[in-house]
Amino acid sequence: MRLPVDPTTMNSGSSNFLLVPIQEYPVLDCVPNKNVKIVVLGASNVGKTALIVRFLTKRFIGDYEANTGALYSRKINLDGEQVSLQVQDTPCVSLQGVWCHLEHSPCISLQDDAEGLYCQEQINRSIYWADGYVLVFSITDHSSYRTIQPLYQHVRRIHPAGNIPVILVGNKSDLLRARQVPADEGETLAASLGGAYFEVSARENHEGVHSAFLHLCGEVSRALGGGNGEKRRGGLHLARPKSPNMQELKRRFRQVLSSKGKSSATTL
Ligand SMILES: Nc1nc2c(ncn2[C@@H]2O[C@H](COP(=O)(O)OP(=O)(O)OP(=O)(O)O)[C@@H](O)[C@H]2O)c(=O)[nH]1
Repeated sequence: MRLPVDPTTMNSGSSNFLLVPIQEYPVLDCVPNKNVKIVVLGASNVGKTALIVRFLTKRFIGDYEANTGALYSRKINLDGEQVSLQVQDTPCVSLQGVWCHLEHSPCISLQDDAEGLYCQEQINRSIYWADGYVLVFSITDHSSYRTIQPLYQHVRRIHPAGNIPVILVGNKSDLLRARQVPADEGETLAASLGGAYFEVSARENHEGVHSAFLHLCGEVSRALGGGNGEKRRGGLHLARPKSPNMQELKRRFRQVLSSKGKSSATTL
């Protein structure tokens, strides 16, 4: 959930950031009825942004500035056909989020302050909007693996009917010595979600990342049966998720803090 930064806007203390231009094309230039929308979800620091950047630019830059949950648009060739692809990075799912009642009643519960609620809303909107889901964990972080099942259940609650095109990605496969999640656990979980498992390294390998995303695009395209997402959902129309307005987010955050301050002052 972080983005590469334009170095021309950086001060000298941040020179480790590189510019990775990800070309967009005008929304009106979409291929009619061939619009694939996917969202990348997962815990903090698992490499969601790195995977998207790797897929779209073939590059790994290693460091990303704090992000906004950007939406990337591209045209891709899928089985010989031009398809408009939109990839949504998700903001904030990694906050000091609590994944409540993991085994018994899976649900996502982020912080209940303004920032947490705002992020949860962003994530829910992205899940509604998308046709396909990339669920990412890091093979070096078992807790990120444990977030996948409740995350999937959350997607299921939002889309209770029908087949959900999904892939499970175990990232950071270059860090074998730090592995905490065996490959067969990934395979088993993916099978239980009804999707394919890809173990990849955004850092070391473009091909693995590329095949994972393309596989999902193919699944989405088949699930949509040549039409677009609105058809699958029987006309449900949801607006494209907006990137968080950071000014508004900060304003709401300050508001919550100041109201907390006031209430504790009055109880003294
Ligand atoms: N070794 C290794 N490091 C990776 C890989 N992918 C990402 N990273 C590193 O992991 C860190 C997190 O990557 P991000 O892409 O920012 O992860 P994210 O899931 O978007 O993170 P949040 O913004 O915290 O949600 C960065 O330091 C990346 O350089 C990988 O395949 N291998």
